Amino acid sequence: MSLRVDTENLPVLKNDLIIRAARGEETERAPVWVMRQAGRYLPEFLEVRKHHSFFECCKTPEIACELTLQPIRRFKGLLDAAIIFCDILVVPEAMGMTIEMNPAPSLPNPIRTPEDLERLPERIDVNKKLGYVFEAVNLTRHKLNGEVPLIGFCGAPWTLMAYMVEGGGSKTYQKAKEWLYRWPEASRTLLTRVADVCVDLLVGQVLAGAQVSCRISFCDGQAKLKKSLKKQLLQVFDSWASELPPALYQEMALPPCQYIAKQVRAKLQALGHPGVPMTLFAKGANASLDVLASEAGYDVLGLDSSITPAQARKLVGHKVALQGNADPMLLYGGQDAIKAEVKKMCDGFLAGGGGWIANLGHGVTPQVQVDDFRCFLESVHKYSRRNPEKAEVQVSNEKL
Ligand SMILES: Cc1c2[nH]c(c1CCC(=O)O)Cc1[nH]c(c(CCC(=O)O)c1C)Cc1[nH]c(c(CCC(=O)O)c1C)Cc1[nH]c(c(C)c1CCC(=O)O)C2
Repeated sequence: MSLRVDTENLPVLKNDLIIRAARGEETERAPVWVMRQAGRYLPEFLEVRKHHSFFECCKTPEIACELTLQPIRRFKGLLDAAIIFCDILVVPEAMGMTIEMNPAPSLPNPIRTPEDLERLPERIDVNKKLGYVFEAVNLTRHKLNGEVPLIGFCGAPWTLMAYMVEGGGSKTYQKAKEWLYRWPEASRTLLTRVADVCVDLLVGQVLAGAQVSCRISFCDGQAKLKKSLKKQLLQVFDSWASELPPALYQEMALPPCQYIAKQVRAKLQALGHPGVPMTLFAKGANASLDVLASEAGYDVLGLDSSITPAQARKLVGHKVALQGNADPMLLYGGQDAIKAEVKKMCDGFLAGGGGWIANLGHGVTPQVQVDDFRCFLESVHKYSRRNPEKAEVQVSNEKL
């Protein structure tokens, strides 16, 4: 099967701030993007959603591309990365599960017992099942015109397993945790099966956005890459990491994330690709941050708002870059509070040194006002300069 993917003549990247920060560089200003930046707080997103179902948006490359570009267009010059419009639940869907969005995700036929694992395929043809993601990534790379890098993503196996077993979101994660305690081996089987799809999904996204003179054949899975530049990032979302006690998180949820990082790097290397920076957002897994920094195999660790920049940097040292971590609810606090809190966040991360990517501690929520979101981005631009004296001189010169 051939995909609509054109990796020739991709535009040259004009803003590599986030790639440099992800590699641990102390950048002149913090790069900024926001989790769920393409979403329901944007009137133009809601307009598109009036006419198309959620999965129709994900599965139609032209629509997914348009939704990815909406925040980049509206906040021109303020966002330093785009994230491809998709959802973490496309993986269980590709594995044959039914997902309904009404409006929260619901899986009417959850995996209830280890016997149900038989319903899940051991392997899937990722080009066939998830080729629409690769087409959307490729189209978006062309349409972005090199303005900012594109982030590809997937959900982490534990978070996906929780949805697959619970049949949706949950307050207690009783069923998913029951699996981990009662059926650890079957849980590992499920986690690994999900992780294998995640690996192929991430690799496919990188290849679909690969640089100019790359020659990729999606038909036979063979890729001959002559040359490639590092222009993309990948993020693994483990939104429910904090639901597990640290020892259980490290025993069950972390290994599949390590496996994903290792496999993605190995597969890209085997194809002659130089690799891309990878971020692990293990939300709230603060008690494991030191372990994540030394053992997870990611370049960047995402933080939620339950830890200070200083505490996080102390735990991870300079082994990784950090991403985060303003409280998403700050965006409801008015612009004076937004400016003051962003300044504190910037001061905290800059004092700790190392690479830092500004973000919220979790996704932006639907009722946020667009102007308040803009204020958040502008405040990061203003307060995250490494050389404020110089910036002030420049401003005063401009005034003269
Ligand atoms: C847990 C999770 C999901 N999806 C995702 C996560 C991990 C991040 C997190 O914890 O927030 C990840 C996600 N979902 C979506 C993106 C797109 C890119 C982006 O802008 O970040 C990304 C990166 C679009 C979406 N995914 C969804 C929407 C809204 C659907 C709609 O338009 O009705 C969007 C824009 C639906 C979705 N999908 C999911 C939920 C819980 C919901 C419903 C509630 C909500 O919006 O948060 C599962």
